[in-house]
Amino acid sequence: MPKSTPTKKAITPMMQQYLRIKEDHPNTLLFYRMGDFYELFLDDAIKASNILGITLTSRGQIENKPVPMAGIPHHAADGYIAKLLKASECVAICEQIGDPATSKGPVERKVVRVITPGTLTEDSLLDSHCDSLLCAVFEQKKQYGLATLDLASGRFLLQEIDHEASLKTELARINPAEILISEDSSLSTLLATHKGLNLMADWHFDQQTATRLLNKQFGTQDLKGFGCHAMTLALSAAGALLQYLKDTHQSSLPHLQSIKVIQQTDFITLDAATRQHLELDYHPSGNMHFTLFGLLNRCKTTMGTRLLRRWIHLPLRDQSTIKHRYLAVEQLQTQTIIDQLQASLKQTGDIERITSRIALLTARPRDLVVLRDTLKAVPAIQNTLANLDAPRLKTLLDQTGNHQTLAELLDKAIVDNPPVLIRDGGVIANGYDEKLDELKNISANADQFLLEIELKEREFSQISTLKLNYNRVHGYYIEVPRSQANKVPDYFIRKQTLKNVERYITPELKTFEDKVLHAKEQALSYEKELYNALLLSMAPQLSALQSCAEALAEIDLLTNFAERAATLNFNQPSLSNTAGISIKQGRHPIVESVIDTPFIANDIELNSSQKMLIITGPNMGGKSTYMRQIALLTLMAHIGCYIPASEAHFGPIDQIFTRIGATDDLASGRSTFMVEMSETANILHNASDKSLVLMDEIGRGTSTFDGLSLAWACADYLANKTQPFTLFATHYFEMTSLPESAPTAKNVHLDAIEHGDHIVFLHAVKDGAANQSYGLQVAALAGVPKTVISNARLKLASLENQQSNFEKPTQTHTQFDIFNTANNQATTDFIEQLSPDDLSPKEALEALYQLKSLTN
Ligand SMILES: Nc1ncnc2c1ncn2[C@@H]1O[C@H](COP(=O)(O)OP(=O)(O)OP(=O)(O)O)[C@@H](O)[C@H]1O
Repeated sequence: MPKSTPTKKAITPMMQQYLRIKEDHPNTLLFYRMGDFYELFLDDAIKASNILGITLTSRGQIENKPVPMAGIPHHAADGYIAKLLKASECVAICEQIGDPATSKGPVERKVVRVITPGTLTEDSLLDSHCDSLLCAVFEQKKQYGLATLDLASGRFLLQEIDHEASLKTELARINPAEILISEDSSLSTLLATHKGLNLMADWHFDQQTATRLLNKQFGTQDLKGFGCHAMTLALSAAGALLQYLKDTHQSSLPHLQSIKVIQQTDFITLDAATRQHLELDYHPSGNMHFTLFGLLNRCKTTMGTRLLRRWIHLPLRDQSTIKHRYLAVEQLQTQTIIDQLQASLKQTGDIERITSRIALLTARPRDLVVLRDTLKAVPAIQNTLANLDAPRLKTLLDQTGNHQTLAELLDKAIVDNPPVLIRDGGVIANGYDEKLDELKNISANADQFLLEIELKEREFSQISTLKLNYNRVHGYYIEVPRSQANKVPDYFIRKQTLKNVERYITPELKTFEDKVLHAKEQALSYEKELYNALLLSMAPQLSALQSCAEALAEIDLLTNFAERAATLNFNQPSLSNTAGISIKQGRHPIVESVIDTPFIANDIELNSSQKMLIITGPNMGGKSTYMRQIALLTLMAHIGCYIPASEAHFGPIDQIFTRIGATDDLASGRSTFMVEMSETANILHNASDKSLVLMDEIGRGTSTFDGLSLAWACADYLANKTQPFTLFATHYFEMTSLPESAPTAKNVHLDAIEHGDHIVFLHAVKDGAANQSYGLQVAALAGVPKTVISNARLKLASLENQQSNFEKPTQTHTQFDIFNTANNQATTDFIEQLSPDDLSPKEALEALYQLKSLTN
């Protein structure tokens, strides 16, 4: 809405119409159609010109002030709209719907569609490799209902969540383009920084209205069949979502045919930090090749690619489903089968999204050509699959269905290479409809037809100078010299008398004229009618097409898994209910693909009697790589993908947590250490004995003693209390004594050897603790100036010297054991060894802190 609504006095009728329409769309940029342009006015114009970098002009005045205006060519609107959506703006498309020729005042206009980031279906506005999702969240007493819709495919999901943290985790996974919440709920604060947040009036979330709307949408009496009738919170969210769609799309949504319930417990949970740390489909460099998704994606269809992304974010807990996927991959893993299937899949298009556009009656002619070609490619895929008997492949084969009739219909109806838009005509093939053929023939053959009439009339009247002519005012007419006028047959009707000639029309010519003059126009509008009827006639097949699209996506993805396994030497893991993670000769798939040297494979053995590994070793030794590798392999195994290992076994896993690396979260005002601690707190609160936890250098973001104490206490808590499978990498050597008090913890290390000035990293994981950190050598390797390194060496020697002064004569540890606090002797020893005269004020203060920590 313009900031100050001008009084309507002295405003042009067009501007009055604009303001009236704008009043109904206060939070969207109104694209007001004027001829070949969409015009934006007032505040909308200013905003759009800023975001799009287009010229801001003005048109007319309101209250003596120029009205800001910015225009966008109609034919190039998609690109501009995409940019506005990226900036989280919504756009209302207001078209001329009246006839300018018959309109008094401004031609009638109407908003025909509101385009919002979460409700896209247009090919040109969507990322073909990513779902674009709309979420509605409803909150009641810290319980949450979530409805998620992919309008471009019709996938509609409901879930209920009972923790604020889980809600955040889910939203991080779903990554919706737009979120709808009630303006009265506390969610507006909780989700304040989320992109595409849209506040709706509370009544939109009324549960009874929601149930009624959903039943109407699905044509059902109740929602029992979908298993969601008791999910009151999620239903409220779904109702608001449906209402929003109806408001923005202004049309029915026949491709929303069902709703699925998902349970948190069906999937291995990964919180937002873990998704980021594991670089699943995002890399700080922006290079997708360095992500798991980038490595695994060799899908031949965009549907398969999107499914891969979905699977990567939703590893399953249900081992039976995963085993069926393994079995399918196993059977597909023959080069000829992979080649055959991938060749056929290349012939297919994105029929998932095309089906939705057919349902919304927005499919373009080329969509139908792609659908036709896809349906024609399906039998070859079916033939290849027919020889395989893995149950999942059989199910998918059935799901592809038989679409021969539809393919034939499309073959008959649409020309081979249609124009982009139906409004240009030339889309419907000859022979599909007699009336259209006739209309097209009339305009195409008009000249010939006129010649024939001219000849016929000349012969009949015996007037050799009779001519057939056309002008814009009188249309077609027959012209005869006045001298011959007495010879004209009596069915000639005089139209005009000029000095030397008489002009006539005949009934036949009149009919022809009507036909010809309107034939082109009629052909165009009739073609549009036929096209719409064709789209409507496909309504009964939407569901079968959706199933086929789903099946093709999964066939593509499973074939892709088979190809990746063969190309990258991945093997099938085994799954069972025996707790543990056991991997032989595992490799980090992404590091392996980017390094020039051979990757050193490593084993891991975690089970109920060995739940934690304390991992030490030099900087650059490979600790982080090893830990991430275990998490990535666990995740890959649970999406049905083979893994880079010679053998592997996984027991049940419920969650994967990581605390790796350090980044500020400036947006929400959290320092590096604060981020580290919040992630740690989340792990300590939520990890169970079936979770996999990765802790990398916890505590390094604060002072040594604080950090070490925290690291110790966290590891101790995990090892002795919650007991998840834990990989704990640290540079604090003190941590290596944890196994003494935690029987399920064990030390492993990565080694390096020195060769003169050089250091060689072995990257092999071995039992026991490391004895050196090689920090200075690594710094030298990284190019830190020699003088700095020598200075550091001196400082190190002095620190080590100082430290050995603190040590008890009997201790063999290289550092002072601050954890032996139960023993008063340690405190006494510490005090006895203090030499106050030799301490600087800073060292004295540190000693005081140590003393304090010993007495705690
Ligand atoms: N198993 C391996 N085989 C071959 N190269 C490896 C292996 N593991 C790690 N590397 C190489 O070593 C580099 C450093 O590994 P990584 O970051 O895991 O070390 P780190 O021990 O965690 O170091 P820091 O303690 O400094 O964080 C990797 O980028 C990779 O190039």
